[in-house]
Amino acid sequence: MISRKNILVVEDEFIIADVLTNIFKTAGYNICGVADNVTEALDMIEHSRPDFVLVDIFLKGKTTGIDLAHRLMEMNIPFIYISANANEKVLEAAKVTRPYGFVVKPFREKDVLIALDIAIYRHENQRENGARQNAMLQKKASEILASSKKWEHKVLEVGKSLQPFIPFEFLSVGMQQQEDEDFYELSFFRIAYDEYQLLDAPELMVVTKQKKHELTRLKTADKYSQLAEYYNEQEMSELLSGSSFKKLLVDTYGLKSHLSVPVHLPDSRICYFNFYSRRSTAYQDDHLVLSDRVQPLLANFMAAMINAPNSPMVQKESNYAVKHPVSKSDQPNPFAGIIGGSHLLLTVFDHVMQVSGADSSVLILGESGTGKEKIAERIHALSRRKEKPFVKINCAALPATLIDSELFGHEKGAFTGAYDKKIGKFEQAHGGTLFLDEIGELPLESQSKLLRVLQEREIERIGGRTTIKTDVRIIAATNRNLEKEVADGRFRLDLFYRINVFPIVMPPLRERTEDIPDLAKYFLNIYARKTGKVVRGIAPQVLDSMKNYHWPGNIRELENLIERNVLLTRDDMINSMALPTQLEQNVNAVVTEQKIITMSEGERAHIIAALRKCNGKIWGEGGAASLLNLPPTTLNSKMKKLGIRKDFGI
Ligand SMILES: Nc1ncnc2c1ncn2[C@@H]1O[C@H](COP(=O)(O)OP(=O)(O)OP(=O)(O)O)[C@@H](O)[C@H]1O
Repeated sequence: MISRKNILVVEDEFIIADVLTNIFKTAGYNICGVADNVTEALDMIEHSRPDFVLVDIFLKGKTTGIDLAHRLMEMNIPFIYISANANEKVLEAAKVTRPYGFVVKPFREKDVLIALDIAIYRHENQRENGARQNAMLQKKASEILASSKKWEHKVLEVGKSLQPFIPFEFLSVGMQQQEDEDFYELSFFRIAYDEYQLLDAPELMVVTKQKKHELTRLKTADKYSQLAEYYNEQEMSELLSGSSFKKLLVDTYGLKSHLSVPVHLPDSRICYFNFYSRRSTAYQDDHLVLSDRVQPLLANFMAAMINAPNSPMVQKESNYAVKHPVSKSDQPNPFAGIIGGSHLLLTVFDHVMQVSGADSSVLILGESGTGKEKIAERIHALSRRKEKPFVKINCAALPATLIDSELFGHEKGAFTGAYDKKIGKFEQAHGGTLFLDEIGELPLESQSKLLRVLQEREIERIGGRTTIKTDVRIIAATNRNLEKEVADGRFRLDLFYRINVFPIVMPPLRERTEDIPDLAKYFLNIYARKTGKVVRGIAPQVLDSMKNYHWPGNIRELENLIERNVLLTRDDMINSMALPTQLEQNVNAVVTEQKIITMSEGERAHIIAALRKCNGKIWGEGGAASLLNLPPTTLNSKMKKLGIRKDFGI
């Protein structure tokens, strides 16, 4: 039920504030105040705590709606921005405040009401998700306690159940160290999606080349807090300024951020779950909220574990000397066929696990060939929609005139050439997932239509008179910087907010070179099998040169290169590999697909690349015509001939 929610409107343009107030009142909401500046808004919030705030970005006075949003975040009051198109800097600042939506002025009554409706749904859903998450973790913890797993594996299992919500590559669990106590700490180092190396005291001594008394001394030097805390970048170097056990771990394992979660046991002792990541900004305020929420659950779990008869934690002299170097799950790997164990890829897997069960839209960002489509397919395969269709549309591959009919379908005779009725991708994907690849290339007119369909969950075929209900989950992907596209007016801000519910960033291959040997071997086996050749491997020096290469075409380029070299090699090993030179790299950057394309396709790709580089400018200095060494009129007529619109190409 959406009515009777208290709404605060923060808007300095009197007429707009008045229009908004009327829209909400008519729709059954209660307006608890209208403020035209931040101070007044904060005053109103204190007196009549609103359920929701609509906030304009530029307001009267020095402080902006974004400043107010930061306060609203602290108070956990949901809000949406209502503003004219903002520039990139403003947008970036607005994004940090994680709004529940963004309405662009000028707006229709329907736009505002739907945005508010979605925002309320998302907020409530988030709360419900929190409760569901807790119930699920509680159930998991009880199952782990009741299982026959070894003591330290149980601790790992509980840590792993937190992984989708608190990312980590290294977890260490222990009590606050007293000087007279024997050193005890149990750590887990993640080495693959579901594989962890277990490190007990003796193993830590080997890895860190420290004696036990030295580890004890270092651990006593650690800073302990009563509340959960996180340390990213700057705070991290402050935390690690002296010598300590944490510093030793961070240096040994190349860790860059840290979340410390104290678990207050019923007997008033404190045990610590210390999470570490190799990303420098892995932890945020959300993780503190989550840590608080799971703290009672972890406390009960650890109390039971510490009191278990085989617990190594209660004994003065650790008898925990059995080697359990690797704990590998016996569950089928949900990411089989997606090769790589770099922490950047494992983070992607965690995000996929987190979002696949929900029905929210996902935006996959990343350069061409990084595996965006593969990840989209996996999200679908792991979702409750897996038995229903996964339908893909590449928004860049179709001329603007055909996109709408491709997406929404058309009736017979709807336009010249519509000889038959056509069912669009939305209808085809009913009940399943629609993958909108290269969404950044969608023309503005189609963006408005798409937004409406996403909001209203119904489509109208071109030339049709009836609306058709659709139940489709959207996964979109792009290799463009959508925020820049928004700031430059090429992508609708409201559509950006609608699809950017859960972004997943695919790392480029050059940032995860440790995955190259596994990927190379994987493709080598595939193509050796396909061609019937015996090729056993790739020489180490070739792998080294591959690690130093820039990979503009990412995994697709690597796959193509291995395929070619399997065909070319006369030995049973690949002993040399010609990697593209810088010049060839530039060409590959334009045409990343290594298939042979026609001359006009090549010309088209080249012109689009030039337009992108020049931000759509054709004439004059810094324009695409001068870059291509063509008279602007010639470029213009070529663009017309090849059907390239100025805004399509950039
Ligand atoms: N981790 C991986 N393991 C194995 N194969 C992979 C992996 N990632 C990508 N690939 C393969 O690389 C190729 C490119 O992947 P994909 O098409 O998913 O990339 P993309 O980012 O969607 O590219 P584009 O933006 O050009 O559409 C595909 O053949 C895919 O199967």
